[in-house]
Amino acid sequence: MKSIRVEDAVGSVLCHDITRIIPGESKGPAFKKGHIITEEDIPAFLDLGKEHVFVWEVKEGIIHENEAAERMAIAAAGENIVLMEPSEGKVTLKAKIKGLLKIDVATLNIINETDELMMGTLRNNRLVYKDTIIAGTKIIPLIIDEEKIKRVEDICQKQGPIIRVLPLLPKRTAIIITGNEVYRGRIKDSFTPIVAKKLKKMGCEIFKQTIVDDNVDKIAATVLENLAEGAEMILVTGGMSVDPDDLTPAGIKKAGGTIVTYGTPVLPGAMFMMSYINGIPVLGLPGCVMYSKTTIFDIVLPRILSGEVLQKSDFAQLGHGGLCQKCKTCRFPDCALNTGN
Ligand SMILES: Nc1nc2c(c(=O)[nH]1)N[C@H]1C(S)=C(S)[C@@H](COP(=O)(O)OP(=O)(O)OC[C@H]3O[C@@H](n4cnc5c(N)ncnc54)[C@H](O)[C@@H]3O)O[C@H]1N2
Ligand code: MOO
Repeated sequence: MKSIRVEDAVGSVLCHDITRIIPGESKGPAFKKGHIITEEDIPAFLDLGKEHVFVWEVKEGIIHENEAAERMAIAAAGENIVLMEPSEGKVTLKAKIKGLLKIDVATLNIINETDELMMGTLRNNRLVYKDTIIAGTKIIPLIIDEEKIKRVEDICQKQGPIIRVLPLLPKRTAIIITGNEVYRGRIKDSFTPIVAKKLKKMGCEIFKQTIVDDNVDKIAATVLENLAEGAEMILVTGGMSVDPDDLTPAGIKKAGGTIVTYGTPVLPGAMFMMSYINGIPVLGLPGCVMYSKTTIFDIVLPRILSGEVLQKSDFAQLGHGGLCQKCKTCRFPDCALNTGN
């Protein structure tokens, strides 16, 4: 940083705000820190009584904060992302569509080990909407060594884009309601409307609903029937726990389900089952999905609809932060409930 005459400062980066005060009217920055001084600015500086200013000289190998932040954002952004104009060394990234936010967290961590720059994002694997602000890149000083930005660009080039929004692809969904009490008409089914509402929010519809009693063979036969009818996702509700009439996991297994997990480190949702039959997701939804506002189902549904095939390790990563705080007004996914790493 050095002090120079304003006439000699064209092309340099202003290191401090310059305030304009119009008595009785206004007070505010006429020029902001980080401004690149132009020929036309000179009379305005002189009118403000500034004959000298503190500047950084832009020279080979050193770049301005705005350019640096923009280059980082361009390097990191993949599909369905829009970049805002750089300002004060920061670039904001927004979602172009409603979809699943994917962050390459390991690569993000490596980038953030570089001094003098930062990249911050929302949590991985969460649902975002068109125009949701999903990330920001920023430079800490006013100017930065270009090598640091090149390093970020090289990492992103090698690893692929590290911030993406994947579209949700609606699935033709069948729901199988289990439970003798519902089957025999002792109580009314409350699961279907709740699940249907959650599916609708994601652009999915239930094409078939079947109510079956607690019978392994019937559950298995209905799953197979739904598959034959072209189901692209099957949800089997209730009967997921430990009493003698809880037969849903056995029914899904009998239908040929390859079990990814029975049990997840998420509350509510501990008794959830994830399985696939010939690539079609078959989910066992425990009772909590019906009575709790947010559960494991809300965490996994957007991931499934993005086309992701979930593994046991995806579920294992949900444990840290896997405890819903049951806030009076649910703000999920704008809360600490984990959506996966
Ligand atoms: N001793 C234990 N008890 C419970 C455990 C456990 O591990 N040990 N787990 C708890 C957890 S966690 C959950 S979640 C619940 C529910 O598990 P299920 O999926 O087996 O639910 P059900 O027993 O079938 O039903 C519970 C409750 O909800 C009513 N229900 C079920 N389906 C419908 C429907 N479609 N419409 C209306 N109501 C429905 C059902 O009648 C029961 O009252 O288990 C905990 N207990
Ligand atoms: O599957 Mo149960 O929440 O843990 O409610």
